[in-house]
Parts: sequence; C-alpha cells; structure tokens
Amino acid sequence: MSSLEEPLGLDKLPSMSTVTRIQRFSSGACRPRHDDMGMGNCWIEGRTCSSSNNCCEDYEEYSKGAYPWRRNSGDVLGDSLKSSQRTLRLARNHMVYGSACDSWYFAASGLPVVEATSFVSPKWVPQLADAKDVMDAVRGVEGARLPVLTPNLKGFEAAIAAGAKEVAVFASASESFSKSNINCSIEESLAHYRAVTRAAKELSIPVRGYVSCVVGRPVEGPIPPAKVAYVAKDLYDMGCFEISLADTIGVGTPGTVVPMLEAVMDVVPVEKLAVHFHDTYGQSLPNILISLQMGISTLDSSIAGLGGCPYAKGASGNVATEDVVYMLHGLGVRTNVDLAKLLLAGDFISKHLGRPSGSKTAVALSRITSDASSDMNLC
Ligand SMILES: CC(C)(COP(=O)([O-])OP(=O)([O-])OC[C@H]1O[C@@H](n2cnc3c(N)ncnc32)[C@H](O)[C@@H]1OP(=O)([O-])[O-])[C@@H](O)C(=O)NCCC(=O)NCCSC(=O)C[C@@](C)(O)CC(=O)[O-]
Repeated sequence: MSSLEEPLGLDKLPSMSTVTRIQRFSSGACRPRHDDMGMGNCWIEGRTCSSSNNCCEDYEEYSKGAYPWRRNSGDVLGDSLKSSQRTLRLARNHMVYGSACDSWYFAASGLPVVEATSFVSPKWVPQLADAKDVMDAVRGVEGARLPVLTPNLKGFEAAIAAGAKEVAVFASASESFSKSNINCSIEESLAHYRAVTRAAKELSIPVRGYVSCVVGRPVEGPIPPAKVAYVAKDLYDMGCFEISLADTIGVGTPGTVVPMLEAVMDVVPVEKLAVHFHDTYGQSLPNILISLQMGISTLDSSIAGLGGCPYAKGASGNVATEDVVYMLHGLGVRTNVDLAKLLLAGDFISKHLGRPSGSKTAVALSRITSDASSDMNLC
C-alpha cells in the first residue's frame, strides 16, 4: 500500500542555492534597536544599524530589488500586514486526526478555518473511517469554516452527502509521494481533481488545493521549484480558490522555501497562496516569517503541533498553532485568535491523547502558570 519512508539525511538535504541572500537576514551587524523591540515593531531595521559595516545598506537594496514585496524597509512584514491595518487570515488549523470536540474548541478560539476530517478510503486510513460521524457532530459549530479533504470524486460525493460546505484536494510535486499517498501519478491525480472541481463548481462548493512535498522528498531528494509551480498553477487553473504549499516532511529552510515561493508566485497570485509547514527540523517559524515577508497571509498549523501524514513516516506534525499565534502577536499582527482559548484547546487534546504538547508556547506558559501557583502555595 505505501512505501515506508525515513526523513532526509543530511547528505540529501536540498542545496542552499540562495543562502547568500538569506545570510543578510542573520547578519550580526544588523542589531535590533532597543526601542524597536516591543509589540508591533520590528528588528530588521537597516537604517538604524549601529555598525559601520555596510550590510544594512545591502539589506535595504536587497529588500527593494530582490524583494519588491517588501514595500517598507523599516517594517519586517511591510505595511500590508502591519497591526490593525489588515487582519491576517490565520489559520487553517490542520487536524489530520481531529475530532468533533476539537472543532468546537478551535472555532471558539477564533480560528476562521478548521479542517474537520477527510473522506478518504477507510482501507488506507482506518483512523478516518468516522468522517461522517465527525460531520454530524460539528453540524452546529458556528464562526469557522470546516472544510474536509477529498482525494477523488467518491470522497467529494460522500463529503457533500455528509453536509460539507467546503472541500480540499491534495496533489503532490513528488511522483513517489503521489503514488504512496493517493495511489496514482501526479497527472492522474490532477485529472481526478479536475473532476472534483467540476462537480464542486456545479454546487458552488469552494475547493482548496494542496501541493505536498514542495521542497524535498526522501526518494527524489530536492524538488525543483518549477515542478511545484506547475502543479500549483494547474490546481489554480482548474478552479481551486487557494493553493496551500506543503513542506510535508519539514526539510525546508528559508534558503529553499524562498526560491520555491518565487517560482509559484510567478504563476499564481500571492493572495491565493497559503503555506503549510511541518516542524521536523524546527524550521517552521523562520519559514513562516519569510513567507509573510513575501506577502503570504494564510498559514496552516496544527494545535499542539499534532498531526503528520501516514505516508511521510518520520516527519513531525505541523507547526503548533499556539506558537504561530504567539509569534504573530509579537509582530503586532492582528489575528482575532484568542491565545488563551487556544491553549485550553491544546491542553484538552494533549491530555485526551495522553501526549505532551508539541507547542513550545504552551509548554512555557504552562510552566509559568504552575510556578506561579506553587509560589502562591508557599506564601
Ligand atoms: C485516494 C485513494 C482513495 C486511492 O485508493 P485506491 O485503492 O487506488 O482507490 P480505488 O479507486 O482503487 O478504490 C479502492 C477502494 O477504496 C474505495 N474508495 C476509493 N476512494 C474512496 C473514498 N474517497 N472514500 C471511501 N472509499 C473510497 C473504493 O470504493 C474501493 O473500495 P472496494 O471496492 O475495494 O470496497 C487512497 O489512496 C486514499 O484514500 N488515500 C488518502 C491517504 C491520506 O489520507 N493521506 C493523508 C492526507 S493529508 C495529505 O496528503 C497531505 C497534506 C494535505 O496534509 C499536506 C502535506 O503534504 O503536509
């Protein structure tokens, strides 16, 4: 049924062809200005460089030239995403093994989109055989869209019969992943999805498109950005309203994510793109930050960092929603998400599954809370 995969070894990591450009972000000569470090301010500030080194001028030039989307050099995200000027469309909370209860919690915390379940073959993924029951249970959830994954027309029809109002199809930029995940080639999958988008159009059902393995894959190694762009454009052209670019095994770094995004942005409007990072190598937040800088404003994440994919063995779950929200609020981006409620949701599901939260923010804040309560007990 599937191939068993291991995460990429160091020798197979994608090449860092853009590393020289990215290095400028990390140059120690660009120091944060103290009064620029609070909420809503940014610390990549070329003009306030305290060093005689000219890296900041390079950065300035680089921002305007190689990064035309950075309209304001003094703003880490650019004006378009600055606090209160625009609400970021955070976050599609991707829950591969979600439950009805999770959906209630997430919707209550202000997340605009919660992926509810998947109408896939129960022979392939027995854990998702209860998709219809989940849909019955979330019927009354208000305030969030609840899309479901559909790998083919059969899944689409079952989803609609169960009351789904939005669906998502999932293609891949890797032939081997396409084969192990959905048992067909990339071209065959696109043909299936054309049938799904046609059927969906007749019912006015919005379809989201995923592209998996946008950076690398153990079997093929690095995935060429042009291949990702090809699949993304095809999904967009067939009618997907949004394309989510997924680093399924979590090997991407800003060095490999930037050229991939550049290639896709050449063929799909940036406002139609989302990013979906798995945190296998701890690179999700830098990858999200660079994606925001490039103008992407829809982020996929997963409460408590849960999830993963049965056909990407060894890869960890998505970046934790709590950590993304914490970073965005630190950047001064308004998300409409209530972090406290999100933490409750993460705590609930982690306890329910009997595993520690994969969110660093949740762990840190729970430590502070328990330290504070033991201090009070001592008093
Ligand atoms: C695509 C298939 C169905 C092809 O599976 P197949 O075996 O090639 O399908 P088939 O058309 O030959 O049908 C085989 C049997 O499955 C049934 N069947 C066929 N389709 C369905 C359906 N939709 N729902 C329920 N049943 C279905 C069909 O009726 C038949 O039943 P039988 O006649 O033997 O009793 C299978 O490979 C499959 O279900 N794969 C899904 C695997 C999966 O869920 N993967 C994780 C999804 S998340 C993801 O991919 C990545 C993402 C989105 O998270 C982003 C990232 O990359 O990080």
